[in-house]
Amino acid sequence: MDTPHAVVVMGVSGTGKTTVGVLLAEALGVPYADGDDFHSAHAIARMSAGVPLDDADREPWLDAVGRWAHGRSGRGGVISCSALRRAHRDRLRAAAPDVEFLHLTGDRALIERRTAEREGHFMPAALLDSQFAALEPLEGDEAGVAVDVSGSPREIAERAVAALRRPED
Ligand SMILES: Nc1ncnc2c1ncn2[C@@H]1O[C@H](COP(=O)(O)OP(=O)(O)OP(=O)(O)O)[C@@H](O)[C@H]1O
Ligand SMILES: O=C(O)[C@H](O)[C@@H](O)[C@H](O)[C@H](O)CO
Repeated sequence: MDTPHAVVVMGVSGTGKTTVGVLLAEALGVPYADGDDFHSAHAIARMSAGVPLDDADREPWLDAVGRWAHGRSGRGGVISCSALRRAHRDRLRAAAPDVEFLHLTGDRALIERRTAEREGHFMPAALLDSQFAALEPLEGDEAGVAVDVSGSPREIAERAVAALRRPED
């Protein structure tokens, strides 16, 4: 198996973590989990009301995501989780040291457009400013790759598979 560990699809709201994550899991032949399903009702209510999460809100959520990732160690899995800050990713790595990150990056206007056009999701487009303000891209010592979100979801998933399966350096 190419990725016998959890892959966390990270990025700001609206980058396509869920959309691409599902396709990536299919391509890798591993289970998918949506990190949003691990939020408390309180956290969902805050975001729905247009209140950005703070790290106290995020800690129990990150711990739940980390437990899922730990459970996929040696077997593989894909989970969507914004993991905006280095500290968030360090918390996930503490739970699942072999975790790898796929950062979906892209033009802000494109992400804003996609978020604005989305229907039926709790996350308001108005929170995008706070998402970009919190975002800290992957650093050189972090296991992971960044893929641009231009193109179709399937094209992005294919690029992600290629990037994750890169030949050993
Ligand atoms: N490559 C793409 N091309 C066109 N539309 C896309 C693409 N990727 C995602 N979308 C659309 O953009 C919106 C946001 O996608 P999605 O919900 O997967 O993002 P997300 O990062 O999981 O968001 P959140 O973090 O808020 O849950 C959805 O309406 C989705 O259908
Ligand atoms: O602040 C954050 O870390 C993010 O907003 C996450 O909490 C959300 O899960 C997601 O991005 C919206 O669905």
